[in-house]
Amino acid sequence: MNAISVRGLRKSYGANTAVAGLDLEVHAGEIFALLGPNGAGKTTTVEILEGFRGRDAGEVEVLGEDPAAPGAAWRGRVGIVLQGTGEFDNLTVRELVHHFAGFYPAPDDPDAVIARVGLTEKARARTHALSGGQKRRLDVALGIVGRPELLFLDEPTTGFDPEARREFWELIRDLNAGGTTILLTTHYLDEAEALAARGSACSPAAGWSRCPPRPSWADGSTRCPRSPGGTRTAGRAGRRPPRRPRWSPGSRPSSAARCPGSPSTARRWRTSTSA
Ligand SMILES: Nc1ncnc2c1ncn2[C@@H]1O[C@H](COP(=O)(O)OP(=O)(O)OP(=O)(O)O)[C@@H](O)[C@H]1O
Repeated sequence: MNAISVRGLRKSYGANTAVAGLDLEVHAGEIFALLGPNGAGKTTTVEILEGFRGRDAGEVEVLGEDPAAPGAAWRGRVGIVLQGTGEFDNLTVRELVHHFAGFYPAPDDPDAVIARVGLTEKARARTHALSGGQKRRLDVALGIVGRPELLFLDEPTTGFDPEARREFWELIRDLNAGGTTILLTTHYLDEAEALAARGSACSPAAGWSRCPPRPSWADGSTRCPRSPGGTRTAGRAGRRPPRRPRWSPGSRPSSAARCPGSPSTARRWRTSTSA
């Protein structure tokens, strides 16, 4: 059974094609990685799947519904890990997680969630006083407190030191072992390999489409020969887009913003092994 099915997804910002005909299937219960350099179209794709961004063409199903027009219960089944808690900075970790739990019909125990992400010792700390890695853990706590079936993680470990990354990976594996389907985007090939059984790579600049297909992340041959360094292959093609709006269950997708950009993206590099 698929948690996500995408056929022929296309999205442009003016003359800039950000996603050009992406096909994607994410099986229920797996961790799936969308890998690509800056500007490859990962965030655009994820925001379309989350229902935050409109699409130009293509068929998209997330948990059996079109995220552009989901039913009332759909948002409570999807977890989204945002970057930062904005105006909630003066609340404590515990207050904030309890507050978010109130958005959902059947939330997890907020204190158990705080423990799960390793923030029990910081439960009474104001969120502005957390370190970068602790803030990211809090972001995850807010994303999972509603007990989502499907969790989106957009570049979850960017800026982490190596130890924080490994700890974060453990958290993701633990969530997945508990039954949560996870789609993550990343710049890092090692992160995709460490976490995901399957994935797709997108790159407008490195010519991923010319890379030979790979049977799995784990076969030791996943590096694109045309991609120096394997992971960071291109600079961002345009300006950093504005941060997406804060989400809460029941909120509506934002309209698409403008962008400069990259040519065709989201070349599919499907691996076949399944967890
Ligand atoms: N809101 C926006 N307004 C204008 N251009 C945008 C917007 N969002 C994305 N773009 C452009 O679309 C292309 C794909 O961007 P996107 O953010 O989806 O890529 P990405 O793979 O997530 O990149 P990164 O790894 O840097 O986050 C880029 O050329 C970018 O400049």
